[in-house]
Amino acid sequence: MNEYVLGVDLGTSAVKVSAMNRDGEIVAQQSFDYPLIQSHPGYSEQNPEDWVSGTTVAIVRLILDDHIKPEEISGISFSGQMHGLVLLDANNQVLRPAILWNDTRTSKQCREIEDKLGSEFVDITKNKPLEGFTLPKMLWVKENEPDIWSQAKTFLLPKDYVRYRMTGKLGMDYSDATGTVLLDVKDGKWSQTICDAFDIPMSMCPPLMKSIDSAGNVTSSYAVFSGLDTHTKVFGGAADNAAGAVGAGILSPNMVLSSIGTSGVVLKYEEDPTVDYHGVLQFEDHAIPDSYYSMGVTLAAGYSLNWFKRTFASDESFDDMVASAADSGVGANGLLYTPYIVGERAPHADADIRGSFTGVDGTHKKSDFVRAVLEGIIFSFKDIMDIYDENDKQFDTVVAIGGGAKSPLWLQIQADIFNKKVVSLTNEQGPGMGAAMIAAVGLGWFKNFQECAEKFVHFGKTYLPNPDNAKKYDQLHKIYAQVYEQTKGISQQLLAYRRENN
Ligand SMILES: Nc1ncnc2c1ncn2[C@@H]1O[C@H](COP(=O)(O)OP(=O)(O)O)[C@@H](O)[C@H]1O
Ligand SMILES: O=C(CO)[C@@H](O)[C@H](O)COP(=O)(O)O
Repeated sequence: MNEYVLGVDLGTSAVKVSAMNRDGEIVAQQSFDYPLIQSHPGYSEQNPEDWVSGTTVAIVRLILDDHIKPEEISGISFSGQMHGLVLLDANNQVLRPAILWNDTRTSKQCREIEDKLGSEFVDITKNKPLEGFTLPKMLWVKENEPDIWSQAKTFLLPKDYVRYRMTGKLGMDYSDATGTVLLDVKDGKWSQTICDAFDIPMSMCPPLMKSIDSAGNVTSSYAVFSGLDTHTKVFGGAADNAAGAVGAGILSPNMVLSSIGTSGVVLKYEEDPTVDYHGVLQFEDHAIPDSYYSMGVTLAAGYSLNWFKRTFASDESFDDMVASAADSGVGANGLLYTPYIVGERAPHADADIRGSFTGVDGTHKKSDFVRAVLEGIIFSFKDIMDIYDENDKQFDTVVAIGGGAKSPLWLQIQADIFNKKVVSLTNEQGPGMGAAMIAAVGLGWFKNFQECAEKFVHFGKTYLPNPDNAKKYDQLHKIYAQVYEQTKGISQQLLAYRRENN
């Protein structure tokens, strides 16, 4: 009999479910898209029911179209978009749409957190209060939707809600719990100090578990809904970036992850839990027990490209549009793009900054704009790499994952801008692979993630930097790095105008 694990990657643009066998081969994959709800500038929400139905449709298709037998699915685990607030009432019914990681409405609440707890907050959570995190979202609901808040009995993160619907059990794993900024990272417990300071009942915080812990089996009602069997074990899972790091084989400090999903992430495995990036980078519990990682997040990486395609190239395929950047050249003929189109998180934590094209010339073609978008996103990753350099963190390999890693041209641009070796995976779905690996380790197929990675993680092509291009990009990055400060004031004035006139 075959035996499979399912890795559910609950992304922002879609859910992707991969079925893997014990040899680490992807035997089938299905995905299902869902929309973002952006009703005001800075707002970003999704309907949790869309996650559940999308995941279920993908599983049904694996069973019906790909002929994966339910009795052969031994385990399921998750990689989830981080930080999104799902509020449940006393009957575990969803109270309002989930407020997502890229929603920046909570600047006021972030200042309140800073004013009240100051550096104690960073000491406890290892992070600064930023708009994307879960606690500021809870405070926003408390202040702006008191009727909803008064009914709220539990909060969850996106993948935890899907897991709850599969198993009937509430819970959250440590890697995602760090991103709520309600966790005392050193003690591995929900922080009484933070809950007390903001009058959040500790009872709202779900039970904590490790990524590889079993959360229970598929319930009989979810088995009827999805076609799964009730013998299938469901494991905690991890934050998408923790799962992506596992799926990309980032299990030691000499490798760095570069992920282009809707967001963009540069991530480093951290051996030392006392490392301090002063909150400029995020610091999180890993999916690997008793391990940590740091990361810097570009809010609109793949989202920038999606926006450009939707707005200016809706009749082209992603592949064709991205490939057209080859008709331009290094530096897009002097056109620069900054990807701050929904605000930014790292290295500039600024919800009000907005994106720009600088240097637009009458001779520029669409291909120059596409190239500028691709390069601008990677320049923002380079800003984060530079923080690692400044902190004397050595690494020699960058592993690229996410939808953006489908493009060989973009992978080469990464190698040239980072001036480092960039390695792709044979399948760009690092987070889904990581989710499947969590289930495989949870089931005891492997002793640990290292052993599992030897079977599951397969590196694809290597992209080496071209020295001439790297030199030009170094020069261009220095120009790019000035745009933030020089457009900050203008962005604030324009945002004020939009808020007054919307
Ligand atoms: N052919 C392609 N070449 C380069 N980038 C692509 C391609 N197709 C999609 N993308 C980018 O990949 C992103 C989606 O990546 P994915 O990892 O699936 O995101 P998420 O996990 O946030 O749902 C899109 O936002 C898009 O910009
Ligand atoms: O906010 C963060 C990390 O802190 C994002 O990385 C989200 O976790 C969403 O990821 P994608 O949908 O882009 O994979």
